[in-house]
Amino acid sequence: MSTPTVLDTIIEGVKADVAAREAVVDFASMKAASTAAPAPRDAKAALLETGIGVIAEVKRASPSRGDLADIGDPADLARAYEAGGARIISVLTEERRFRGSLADLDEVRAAVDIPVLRKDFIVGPYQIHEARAHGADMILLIVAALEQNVLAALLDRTESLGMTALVEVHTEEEADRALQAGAGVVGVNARNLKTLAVDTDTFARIAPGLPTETVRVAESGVRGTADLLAYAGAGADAVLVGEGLVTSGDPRAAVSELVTAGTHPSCPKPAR
Ligand SMILES: O=P(O)(O)OC[C@@H](O)[C@@H](O)c1c[nH]c2ccccc12
Repeated sequence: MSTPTVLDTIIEGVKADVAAREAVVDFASMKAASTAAPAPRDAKAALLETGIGVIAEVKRASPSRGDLADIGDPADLARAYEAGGARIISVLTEERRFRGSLADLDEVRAAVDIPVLRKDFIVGPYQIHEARAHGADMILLIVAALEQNVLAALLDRTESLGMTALVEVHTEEEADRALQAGAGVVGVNARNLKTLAVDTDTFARIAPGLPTETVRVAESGVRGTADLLAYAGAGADAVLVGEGLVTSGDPRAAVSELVTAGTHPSCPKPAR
């Protein structure tokens, strides 16, 4: 067998963690909790509002960078992001490598009015019900981590619960798979999850091949307005930013600076 990639290792841990949680709250109970939760917000519509949307991420650590920020109060950070003009808040819930948790998701959900994205390595339906039960409006589905039939089934389940899936791709081939599965919102990650290498040209390579109606999110590598404008010029509807915000010292101002650039009349925006 070939050496496991970073993605393989993360997924192995996630599967063990999901099994442990499911032993406490079984599938049927989690499903019931997901349908009883307050109605989801429309994350896709939020991304299509004026200008380039900023998805601001609550991110403590990552496999590539280790510890990034001591986020004592995720609710405070989320409120700062919202006040700065973020369109959506992304909350990492993976525990082993990103030091996130479902408790972070709960705190953020309670603190803001805008849509919330549960950012994790989703491997099966349990986590989708769990995301909804914890108030998520959007979830991440990583094409590289899922067989095609599983991807399509998870996307359907997400939408049947009224949530939006951000379907993450890293290559043209994965983008085709995302579209085939029915993705309406595609995220192009500049970071390859198998090698952790960042290549910010990835978005410009893949985005032009997506249908006009597909909402395009550029993920990773945004450190300032120049990066946002470059992604906007390549056709992004929104950018997803983690490290650049959590390490900024003033997250509200950092988001606000990006939002100001992304909503300026001179900023390119896909026509549709
Ligand atoms: O911190 P950055 O470079 O701004 O990147 C944010 C986001 O794109 C990144 O956290 C991310 C994108 N896709 C993921 C999948 C899993 C975990 C994390 C991610």
